[in-house]
Amino acid sequence: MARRGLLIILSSPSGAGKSTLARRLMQWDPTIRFSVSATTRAPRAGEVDGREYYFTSRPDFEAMIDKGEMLEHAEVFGNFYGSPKAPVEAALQDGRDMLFDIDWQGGQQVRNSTLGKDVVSIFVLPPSIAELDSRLRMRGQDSEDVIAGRMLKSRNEISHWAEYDYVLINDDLDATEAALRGIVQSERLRRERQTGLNEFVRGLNREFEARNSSG
Ligand SMILES: Nc1nc2c(ncn2[C@@H]2O[C@H](COP(=O)(O)OP(=O)(O)O)[C@@H](O)[C@H]2O)c(=O)[nH]1
Ligand SMILES: Nc1ncnc2c1ncn2[C@@H]1O[C@H](COP(=O)(O)OP(=O)(O)O)[C@@H](O)[C@H]1O
Repeated sequence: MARRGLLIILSSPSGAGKSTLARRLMQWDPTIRFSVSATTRAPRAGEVDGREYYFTSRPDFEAMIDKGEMLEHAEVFGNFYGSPKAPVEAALQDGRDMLFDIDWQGGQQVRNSTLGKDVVSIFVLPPSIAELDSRLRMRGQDSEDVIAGRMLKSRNEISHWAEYDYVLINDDLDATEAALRGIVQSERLRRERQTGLNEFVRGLNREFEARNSSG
């Protein structure tokens, strides 16, 4: 049924589990496209250019901003991150949903953009700060310095939770994933209700008329 695509924004302090949830959501529904951000940070082991991120130099990143190619961008942990605009516009036109793993600054910019009415935003909280710390360590991808920096920033990120449509406490991963799917399903139905049902109900009315004229 025809409907506009949704922009699904996931934010959380680093380590709360949003990349894991994003991956699971796209396994559940592979039609959801991931908004691959550009970043000036270095790739982690296992990250592939064009899959997790477009790894970009600072001058190239700045050139993209100057050309108006970014839907939003922000500096996080001393690096630039931004969401390229063109894939988002293409997805919306095709009626496809797009998933963003971006911070609160990006969330605010997308919500305040002309695409704001297409946004559903979800904030993921850790069950405790001790657990957040232990997940960052378990991931085993970052140095002690980087982990300490992320823990320091997490309080500020968390302070933006109330700006989001939904807030999930990611304690049990399966339960959080199920809640996330529920949000996406409900928001899709709401979208259909707004834009996709006129033609369907016209079809029902044509059926009524055909029955009346034959009866
Ligand atoms: N505003 C904005 N934030 C982004 C973008 N891409 C990633 N981020 C955020 O940048 C932060 C750091 O991401 P990353 O370096 O992958 O570390 P991780 O969150 O610990 O996996 C996270 O809060 C991401 O959500 C983007 O395109 N725009
Ligand atoms: N509900 C959960 N319970 C236990 N571990 C989790 C849970 N969610 C995520 N993790 C683990 O925590 C670490 C950080 O998760 P990740 O998705 O990389 O976080 P983020 O993208 O928010 O920085 C990963 O090792 C991941 O497997």
